[in-house]
Amino acid sequence: MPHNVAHFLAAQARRQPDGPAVRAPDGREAEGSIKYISRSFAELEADASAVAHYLSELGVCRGTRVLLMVKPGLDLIRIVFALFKIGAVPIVIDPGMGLRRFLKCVRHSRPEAIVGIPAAIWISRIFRSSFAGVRVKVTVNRGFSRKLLSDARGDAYPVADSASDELAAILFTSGSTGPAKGVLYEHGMFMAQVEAIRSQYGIGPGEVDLPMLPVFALFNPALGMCTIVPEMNPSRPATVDPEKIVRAIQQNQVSNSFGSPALWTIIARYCEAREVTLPSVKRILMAGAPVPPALMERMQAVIPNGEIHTPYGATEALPVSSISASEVLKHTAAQTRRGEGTCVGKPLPGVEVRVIEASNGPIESIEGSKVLHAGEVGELIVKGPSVTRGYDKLPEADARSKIADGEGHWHRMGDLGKFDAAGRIWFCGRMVERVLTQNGPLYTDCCEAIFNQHAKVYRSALIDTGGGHPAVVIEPEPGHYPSSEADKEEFCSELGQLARANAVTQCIERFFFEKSFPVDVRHNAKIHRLSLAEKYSMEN
Ligand SMILES: Nc1ncnc2c1ncn2[C@@H]1O[C@H](COP(=O)(O)OP(=O)(O)OP(=O)(O)O)[C@@H](O)[C@H]1O
Repeated sequence: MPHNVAHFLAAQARRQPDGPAVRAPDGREAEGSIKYISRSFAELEADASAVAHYLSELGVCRGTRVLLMVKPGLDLIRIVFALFKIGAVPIVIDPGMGLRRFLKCVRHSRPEAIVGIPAAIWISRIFRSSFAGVRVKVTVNRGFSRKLLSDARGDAYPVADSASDELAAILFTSGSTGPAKGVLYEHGMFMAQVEAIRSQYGIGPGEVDLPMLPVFALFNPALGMCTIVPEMNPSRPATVDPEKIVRAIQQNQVSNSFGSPALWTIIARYCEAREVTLPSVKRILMAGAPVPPALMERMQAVIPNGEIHTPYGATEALPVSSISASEVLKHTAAQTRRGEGTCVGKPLPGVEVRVIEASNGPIESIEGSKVLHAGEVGELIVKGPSVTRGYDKLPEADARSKIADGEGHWHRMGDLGKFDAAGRIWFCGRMVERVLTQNGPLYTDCCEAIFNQHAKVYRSALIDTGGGHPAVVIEPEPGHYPSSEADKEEFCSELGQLARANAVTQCIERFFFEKSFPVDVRHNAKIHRLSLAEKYSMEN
């Protein structure tokens, strides 16, 4: 099969033409259930062809850079597959990052076309200079699909015979530890990704997925899974209404769902309070930030017939490894609670992972790195068929994050971690967020796990308040923010006891409280520790 994931959709349309491919919410039925617009695989394939004909007539062709500013849903899926069929290059940027940062990404990636909702087209008119070079603008509104479907001539649009190393898409990172960067995806990398996900999780036709990270869902049609579009704001996932998600899961007999630990915490709280279980769910994927074992335990009780998995990876390399909740709770959770980091499982087949001595500067070739032994904490680097080769026009970032190895290359994850004797990877925190104290480095994920065990702590953040002096900021569970100085003192003294009782946190003596942490725009789960550090370094 040629290297283009659009072929998978065509194959599913032949295999299960009438099987449901997408269900997108469209208001409510009189009795309160969610009303859906549905498309079968054959219809979706026909839609993708119709969109491809339309876009190519407007001048979008193989290699055209197309900025996508469309909300998750039926239109987005149709358009993405149409672009893949053509061999055009979709550019995807998180909408939640704020206009200024968004426009910077647009200027840098120089799209030649925009396909967007009316507000997006409007932005492109007002901020014209950021969109210089755009020669095709397509407004995606209600009329878009109506027009398309009435004009559809019914002939299939042939899928481009893309080469494995041909540019397929530019996906921006969420920019948690610096400016967001456009990651160059080649067709062969997407093919490898789809195959890795299919074989790792045994995903097959007939499954029903509710994806709470839109980009993750784009390949569902390729996997033969039906996509239920969730009712949530993609630029602020953590504002999700759990009632709507639970209702969608129950109504559609959802079998698979992906979301960040922050989202699953909201859903776990809701289900526990109402004693709701979700028996249709076979598999939950949680990623984007470390998953605390306690959350796995809580969610396991909610899905009596399912298993939870934590894939580990990044925009630049996905998936790297994976572990199930059963394995975590049986074999690794106790060590996590002792401050040894979060286990993210063994590398997936075909993915190589090494732990090397951490260094801040570029590493030109693999011979210049020192491989560490099991148990030693260092930088995690990865190599494999879905590991991207570079960023879009950012040679310095390429030099900082890639290591040449003969014909191939390694990607530096920017994360610290170690291997255990069984060959499992342990995540210890992000490299730029570690705190270099007089007595050695402190790792965020290792230290925070100690404080997260306090019943009133939702999450915590290890920060450097200046000169390697550590402190921990606490986001209390809802309703437990200390309301008086006395409360604060008592809370601090309990935290101090926890710190002293554990070797890894003994030197931590200062604590601060925040009602809600600054977090990343994509998952609302990665804590922005550097901005917390900036805030509290003033108070030194
Ligand atoms: N299962 C997991 N457990 C722990 N951490 C995870 C897991 N999955 C992802 N992560 C974290 O998310 C990171 C990848 O995030 P992403 O690709 O969204 O880019 P980013 O880090 O937000 O962007 P930037 O590199 O600009 O800071 C990983 O390097 C890791 O730190």
